[in-house]
Amino acid sequence: MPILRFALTPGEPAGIGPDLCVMLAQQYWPHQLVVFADPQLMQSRATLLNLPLTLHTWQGPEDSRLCQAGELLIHPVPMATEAKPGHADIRNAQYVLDTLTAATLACQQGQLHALITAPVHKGIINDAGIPFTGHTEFLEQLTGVSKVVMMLATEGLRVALVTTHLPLRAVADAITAPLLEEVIEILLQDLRQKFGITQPRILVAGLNPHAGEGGHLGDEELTLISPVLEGFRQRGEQLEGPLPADTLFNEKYLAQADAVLAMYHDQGLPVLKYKGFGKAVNITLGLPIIRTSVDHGTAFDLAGTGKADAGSLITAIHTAVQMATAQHLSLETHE
Ligand SMILES: NC(=O)C1=CN([C@@H]2O[C@H](COP(=O)(O)OP(=O)(O)OC[C@H]3O[C@@H](n4cnc5c(N)ncnc54)[C@H](O)[C@@H]3O)[C@@H](O)[C@H]2O)C=CC1
Ligand SMILES: NCC(=O)COP(=O)(O)O
Repeated sequence: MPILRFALTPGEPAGIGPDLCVMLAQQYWPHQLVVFADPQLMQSRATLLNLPLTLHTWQGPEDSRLCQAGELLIHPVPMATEAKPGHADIRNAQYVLDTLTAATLACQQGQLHALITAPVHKGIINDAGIPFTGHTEFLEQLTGVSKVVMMLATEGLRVALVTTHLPLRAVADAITAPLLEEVIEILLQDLRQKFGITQPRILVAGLNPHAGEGGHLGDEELTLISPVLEGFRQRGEQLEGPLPADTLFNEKYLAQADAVLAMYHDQGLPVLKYKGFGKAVNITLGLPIIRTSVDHGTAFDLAGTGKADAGSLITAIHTAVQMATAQHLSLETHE
């Protein structure tokens, strides 16, 4: 197994992402972590947190150095203006996207094995005049794939989403049979290929309260979701649903399942975060690269204080290690 190399993006420079990267660097990692960021930002955040940090410029794929505790490899990306913890500046919005673009490109070119992202602030990027709904959608566009799927995971629970960052008013119209079919195909494929689950069992939530109550509280379950699920079942896939979302998150059902498919962001993620906040990972399925991320946002209230918890970023790294190792082993067996 070669040394694993990861691209790490600290996200919004006024948030806790840079703090978490400095904290990570305080321990020895048997992998390369290459942070795509402004060196001055990393250095000034380390000073603020009173933590040692020596940066080494990453020399590209030929560079096989591993860092000691207190060191980080860096691919320098310049910020437009100094970042003040807790106070995002629209002038740095393009910088955030530049770090993501450079890190993704390095992964696509095979220079690094996975992309690990710290949180961005979606609002400030939009305030800068750049339409942006999230890493997930940005990476879908950047890598040119037709569809990706957001899945968050913590011990004992995986939750994937049919729709991601949409106003609630737009959700019902966005859920169509072709979209649902595409999302389920990606979920099944990645559970098999990236997680080694040969026969995935998926619980699918309904859209409406009580999964529509037999058509009396909305008919999407009858007209759209059930026929799509039936099509997959006829192919031998194990999909259960549409189930009422308020009762499916129950050990009786979850013990029999590998993942839950929720129809929208706030149907599935509050449960996942209640169960595992700080120990959960966000994984983008359907991408041509491995991408993992944290379960939390920019936490402006904690930036620069040293109080942010690095648990989710560490989980994101461990998950990237597992996924990259599985990918390497699967490539080896197919050679
Ligand atoms: N992967 C990403 O890029 C994500 C970005 N966001 C973005 O973050 C911004 C702020 O979102 P909020 O809803 O305020 O959520 P948030 O996660 O930033 O903060 C919610 C609460 O959790 C606390 N918290 C968050 N991370 C923590 C950590 N590592 N350690 C200790 N406490 C922590 C915060 O202090 C706050 O009290 C939004 O723009 C949102 O879009 C949100 C989720 C994921
Ligand atoms: N709630 C999850 C989230 O907002 C993460 O989004 P993304 O930036 O990873 O697409």
